[in-house]
Amino acid sequence: MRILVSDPVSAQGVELLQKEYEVDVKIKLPIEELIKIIPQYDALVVRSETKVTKAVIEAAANLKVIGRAGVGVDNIDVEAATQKGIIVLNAPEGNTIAATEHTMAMMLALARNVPQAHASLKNGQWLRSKLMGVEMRGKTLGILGLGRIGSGVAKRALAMEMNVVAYDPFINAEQAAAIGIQLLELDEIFPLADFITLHLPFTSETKYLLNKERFAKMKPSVRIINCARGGVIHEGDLAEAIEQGIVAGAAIDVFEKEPVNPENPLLKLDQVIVTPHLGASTAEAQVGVAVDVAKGIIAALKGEPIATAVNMAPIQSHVLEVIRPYFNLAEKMGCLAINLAEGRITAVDVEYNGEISEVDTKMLTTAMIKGLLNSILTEHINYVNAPGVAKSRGIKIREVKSKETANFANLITVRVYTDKKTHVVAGTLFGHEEGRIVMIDGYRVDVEPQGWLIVGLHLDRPGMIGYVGTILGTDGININSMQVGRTEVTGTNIMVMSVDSDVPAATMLKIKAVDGILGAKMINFCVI
Ligand SMILES: NC(=O)C1=CN([C@@H]2O[C@H](COP(=O)(O)OP(=O)(O)OC[C@H]3O[C@@H](n4cnc5c(N)ncnc54)[C@H](O)[C@@H]3O)[C@@H](O)[C@H]2O)C=CC1
Ligand SMILES: O=C(O)CCC(=O)C(=O)O
Repeated sequence: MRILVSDPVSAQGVELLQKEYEVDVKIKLPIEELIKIIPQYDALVVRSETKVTKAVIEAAANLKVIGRAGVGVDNIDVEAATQKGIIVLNAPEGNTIAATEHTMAMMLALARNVPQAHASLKNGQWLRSKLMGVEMRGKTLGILGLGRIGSGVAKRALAMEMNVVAYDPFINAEQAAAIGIQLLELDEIFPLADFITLHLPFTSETKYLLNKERFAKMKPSVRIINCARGGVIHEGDLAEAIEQGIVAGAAIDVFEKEPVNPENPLLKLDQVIVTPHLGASTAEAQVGVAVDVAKGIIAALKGEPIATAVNMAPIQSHVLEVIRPYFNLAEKMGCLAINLAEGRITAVDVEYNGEISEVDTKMLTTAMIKGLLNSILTEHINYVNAPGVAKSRGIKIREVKSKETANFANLITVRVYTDKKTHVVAGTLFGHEEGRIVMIDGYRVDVEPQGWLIVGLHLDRPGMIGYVGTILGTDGININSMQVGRTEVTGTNIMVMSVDSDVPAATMLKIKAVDGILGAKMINFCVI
């Protein structure tokens, strides 16, 4: 597999990727060049400079995952990626402290005119009275967006004895109270705040959230800090509000167009201090996001679950800890169940019994669907597109949960309903990691879901196992485990054999032709 890194990311992340895959680092690629070479790659790693547009995604014939070394994914067409089944993941935590501290640095620098003082003194001017500042203590800070960075800023502002209020429609009052601040409506913040800092994503909802109309509602002494995304503030309206004395000053790290146009009106105002999108630019943050994104890319390419995918249901870390050991098992159970099934599949039930039923198991169900569909479709099915593909094929997926369990601490049971029959496969973990299939169509087995498996139904009479064993032996296929038992149909037995290699179709035909064999299936667990 090949990975393209198209923005500067820390060497530690690149080295992690190089241990597993071939990696090309190509920075500042013109978009036409990116479109030309992207079909060669399975994964793409970016920061904010590379614009992963629809055209790039359409050209990306082999791309499976796009990793953003940072938080904001507004430079990636996530919708186009999702439609193509490409996982988009980010590294949301590695730069939180860096962006939080940069916000504090910008707020203090703005309050005390640090950049203006620095520049004038270096220019030979000693401007003490002109550069009078304001204190933070006792002032009201309005935080728009109380996520990772917003809440970090809140804690630091409280330590500086500021009054802190916040607007975030997706956070509840208890979460805000836990930090020690009050949630208000947006319009309630404007007349109160001496400082307003933005920490929300750029979306169609937040575009130009601060504009002419909103500046007019603010205290005339208000100072604004933006270390989130440029387009959240209307830059022209802000410049005008500052010129008119409606806003006292602003500290801006991010711009609607980056690199910023030197003609941007904000650059012409003394009351505006600026940095070139440096929020995440600390040595620690760059290592953090590069390592996190590399781990995410490796997991995605190996088909493992990813906690930081933005176009899949998010998994909380405590949930991931519980369900992680079951992913491989669930996927293999999907593969086995679909291979047993005959007829048109109408629905699939996944039942969780035991303690596992108490956590969110949606991603495990998705893993099962992924295993099921990858066994029958030529298109690549992953965690992003599996639920959509199942839906588009009219397969109804249902989760059933019960804390009750009979023989195992935790049990997953997959039922595949077809227009002919229902097939049931159950699995559990032995120890903490070892996935086992423990039931196939009502028959108790103990099968490691790996390699190749033959499942056959036969009449309950002497010699059947011998015939099959002889055919396999003659064709050079080694049996490494075998179980035989009665099914619920009187006179009918089931045999389950693990074999060391793929079984050619010709060998399977010979087995099926044996008098007394009622049916046989070969399951290749290696294909998923
Ligand atoms: N300047 C820089 O270098 C950096 C910038 N960022 C940017 O900072 C911003 C915040 O990042 P995090 O705190 O990590 O994200 P986060 O996802 O933890 O927090 C965002 C918060 O915004 C809230 N939100 C979403 N839509 C909203 C709306 N319409 N109105 C009000 N609140 C809304 C969410 O509920 C969430 O609590 C992002 O835009 C990110 O891209 C992040 C890191 C570095
Ligand atoms: O990659 C960077 O330097 C920018 C970080 C950023 O803006 C983000 O993580 O959202």
